[in-house]
Amino acid sequence: MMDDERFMTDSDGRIYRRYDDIKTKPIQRLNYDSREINRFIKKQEPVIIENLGLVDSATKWDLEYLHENIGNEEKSVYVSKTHKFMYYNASRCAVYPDFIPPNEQHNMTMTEFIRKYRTWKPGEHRIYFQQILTDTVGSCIYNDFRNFKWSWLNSKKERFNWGDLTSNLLLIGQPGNVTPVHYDEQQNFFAQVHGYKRVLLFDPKFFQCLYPYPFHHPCDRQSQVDFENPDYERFPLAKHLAGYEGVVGPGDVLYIPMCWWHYIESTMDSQITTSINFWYKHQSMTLSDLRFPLKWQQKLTVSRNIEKMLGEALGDPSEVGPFLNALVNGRYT
Ligand SMILES: CC1(C)c2ccccc2-c2ccc(C[C@@H](CC(=O)O)C(=O)C(=O)O)cc21
Ligand SMILES: [Zn+2]
Repeated sequence: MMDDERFMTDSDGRIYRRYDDIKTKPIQRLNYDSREINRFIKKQEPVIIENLGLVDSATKWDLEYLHENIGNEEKSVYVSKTHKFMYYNASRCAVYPDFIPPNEQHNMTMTEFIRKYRTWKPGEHRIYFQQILTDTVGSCIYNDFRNFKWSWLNSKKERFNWGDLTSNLLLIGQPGNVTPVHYDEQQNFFAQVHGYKRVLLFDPKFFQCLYPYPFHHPCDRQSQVDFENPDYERFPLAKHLAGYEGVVGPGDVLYIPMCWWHYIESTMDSQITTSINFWYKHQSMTLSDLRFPLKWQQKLTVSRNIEKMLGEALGDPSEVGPFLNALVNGRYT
């Protein structure tokens, strides 16, 4: 690993992929009792909250405990031929017939996942367990879930007028797994339980530098820019990317503001990585709340509504691109 120049080792011994041409500043780290935390959440800026103990009751969720208690219904595990696990919406493949799914979703029992995890050899398909926690988990797990610090979460939801908690994902990954840069339209408290994850975050204003796939593409909300091999011919503005970076470890909670781009990698020095996220709908925005100029999160929502509406108005999503080009080329460019 050390002599492989694609990777770097930081001062804490964490090993992750090196992206020299992406300028980053450290994500602010604050102790859970700092009054500054609310300022970051109010401004919708990322912050790593330390020693909060949000999901301490999940510290015992090692593979043995989960095997005993999570129930042997089939769980969803993503399988990838590479180290990248890119979300894609399979129902949109019809619009892009030559789209090749970057990974597959398999259903397997915890027993099967653990066997695959334990017998995995480099070069084999990688696996990433992803299970919505509100599903039918065993009673011990549900009890641990109830012992999360819901009072802290609810106080933030109320204070910042967020919508409902939509879901918690339990994520169990292998060292080296990468979730390429994408955005979600929800507020996210991302709790790290076991192992370390390197995170890169970018403000929504970098929309033009990250070239998201079209709205109707299966990889909607994902960037087309491959950080490991950026194609500056196709994506010249990617050179101007500037963001935040950090490593989250056991007990850390990262606040990923709604619509912020994020790249998440399980460090190579980790054993297994376990994370639990808390996705909240954003606050209901009434017209009277609107302030101009719009924030980039709002412009993003406008852009998505335009692409969606055009797909419907033109009756065929594949006409959206040509139509927009006709509208803009030579007139706004
Ligand atoms: C990559 C994977 C397993 C996946 C495959 C197919 C569909 C959805 C997803 C999905 C959704 C969320 C995460 C957690 C996290 C990234 C990370 O921790 O790796 C993240 O992005 C967030 O919390 O917002 C990970 C995944
Ligand atoms: Zn995400």
